[in-house]
Amino acid sequence: MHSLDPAAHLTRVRATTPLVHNITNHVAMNPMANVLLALGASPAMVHAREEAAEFAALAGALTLNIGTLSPHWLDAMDDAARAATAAGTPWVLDPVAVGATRFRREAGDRLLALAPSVIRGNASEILALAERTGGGRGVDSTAAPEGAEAAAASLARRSGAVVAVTGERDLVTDGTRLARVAGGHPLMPRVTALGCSLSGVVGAFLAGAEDPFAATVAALASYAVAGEQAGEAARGPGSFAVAFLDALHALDATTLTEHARLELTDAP
Ligand SMILES: Nc1ncnc2c1ncn2[C@@H]1O[C@H](COP(=O)(O)OP(=O)(O)O)[C@@H](O)[C@H]1O
Ligand SMILES: Cc1ncsc1CCOP(=O)(O)O
Ligand SMILES: [Mg+2]
Repeated sequence: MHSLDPAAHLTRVRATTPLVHNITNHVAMNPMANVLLALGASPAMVHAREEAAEFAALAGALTLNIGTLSPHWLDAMDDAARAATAAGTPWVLDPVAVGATRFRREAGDRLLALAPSVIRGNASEILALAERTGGGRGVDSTAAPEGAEAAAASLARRSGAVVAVTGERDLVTDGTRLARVAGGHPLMPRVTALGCSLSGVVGAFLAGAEDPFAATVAALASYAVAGEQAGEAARGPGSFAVAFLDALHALDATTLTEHARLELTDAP
């Protein structure tokens, strides 16, 4: 068993079926809900400002995603984040394409100031949020997680959040510890919203977790193992998307322990 024990986190998710409240983008709405259901969580996509705060306080975790943002949604996200924090509900920020436009940069800064528990993005997004470099190509990354280690660690220290940077090999840091998570499959960035869906999965693992760093590593490790297994069955992005849901659904604690490829070290 690994010292981070991702299997214990997966077992908790399965035993508790956490309610995950998501204010996500139009593209991710359906795939993200299906990924959360396949995992064994209970997703709810609730956006209206009139109810976002009330709902966030009921949920086991909240996730905020700026992929297809509008001013009204941003206000709802602000309300939801404040309500989550007040209720002790952990929340995840997914800063989709945060470097692309001024609206996204300002939204990223505004949500960052509300103290997310975890920030999960690709390397270009984390570089843009942390230090205004690495604009990416729209929602896609043009950088690798290896090049964002120092930026992620300093963002984690500055914000108090756990920062997860995904790509071919993911990294997770709380500013003190740094974990690398290998696995996944090259078809994953060829299926839209799999990163957004992963942010939802991080939310599911945060619900009821004592250590958000270990919970985030467990979420990414579960995704990596399911991705690897789906890749063995897939013939291209279409069959991968289906195989991935099946693999996540079938993933059990023993398989996760056997196949998770994790490294734990000190943050830079
Ligand atoms: N080349 C790759 N090989 C294996 N896994 C990958 C690769 N690129 C991305 N992934 C995986 O895809 C998932 C989504 O990550 P990513 O593509 O970085 O997010 P986003 O869609 O937000 O840009 C993560 O689990 C990540 O590990
Ligand atoms: C294509 C697209 N456009 C705006 S949001 C979005 C989905 C991005 O999903 P992911 O970050 O998981 O690739
Ligand atoms: Mg993304």
